[in-house]
Amino acid sequence: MTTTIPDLPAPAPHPSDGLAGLEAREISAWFGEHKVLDRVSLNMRAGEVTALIGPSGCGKSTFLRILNRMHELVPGASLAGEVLLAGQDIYAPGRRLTDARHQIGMVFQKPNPFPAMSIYDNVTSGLKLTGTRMRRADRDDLVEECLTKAGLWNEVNDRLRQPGGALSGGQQQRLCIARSLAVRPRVLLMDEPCSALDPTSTRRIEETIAELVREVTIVIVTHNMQQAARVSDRCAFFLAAHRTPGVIVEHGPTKAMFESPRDSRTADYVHGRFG
Ligand SMILES: Nc1ncnc2c1ncn2[C@@H]1O[C@H](COP(=O)(O)OP(=O)(O)OP(=O)(O)O)[C@@H](O)[C@H]1O
Repeated sequence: MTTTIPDLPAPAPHPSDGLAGLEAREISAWFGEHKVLDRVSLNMRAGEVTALIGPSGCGKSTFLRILNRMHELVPGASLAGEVLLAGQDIYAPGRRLTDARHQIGMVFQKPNPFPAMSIYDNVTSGLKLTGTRMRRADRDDLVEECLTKAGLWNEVNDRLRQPGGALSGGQQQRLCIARSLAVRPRVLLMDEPCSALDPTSTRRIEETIAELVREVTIVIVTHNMQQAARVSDRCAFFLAAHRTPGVIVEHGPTKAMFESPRDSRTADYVHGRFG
């Protein structure tokens, strides 16, 4: 018997087709002889916000920098383990550091736009580094798209030629987000992106994160537990006991981490009893 299969229309592209998750496997890290992370594994799911929380010095920023190969630039620093982006190890032999950087962007604690460069040129500055050539009209579209996604377009569209350094701190941070987005990363790492900002600017960044995560996987380090609760889908709680390297004590859905943590140290930390 023959079965006739009707011609079906091609499936519409799924909005999350471009999303990629990050998986850290058994990451250990050292600064010289000083071991600061011990076999840390964490799955940061595609299309979610993962928050890294924990007291100062437990290795959150080091872990974040390992996720886009910034740690290896520190003299004397070393690491072991794997970081898989969409299943491919960014540290595999032959993988270029610049590939990881293009696909995994970073926003830092202190907004760091090029202060004398125009808002427009700040956004497109990453394109030169990636060797991307674009027609003027396409570049204009990209600038508008990235500033819109970063929640800044309405505030700056009449002054794109003014210097990035003339913006407020919160606007500068959103400009940095727009600059990261211009090279179309699949993951955006954020290292305490709001710690230098006032509450209103912080809210704007949090709204931006909620919008962006539909198309970019986000990993954020934050000391602000309310912020972790507001913005993240999942949390990982890092801890370094006295003179020992940092480990992940517990990770899971944010709601569970805050409302019913399994480990008493997580409960104490998220409820502000230490750290
Ligand atoms: N460049 C460096 N050289 C030497 N040691 C470093 C360096 N950067 C960090 N460390 C050490 O590594 C450990 C982890 O630091 P890291 O900044 O990753 O922690 P953290 O959890 O992000 O802290 P914080 O919340 O204060 O930013 C600390 O003991 C720190 O002193």
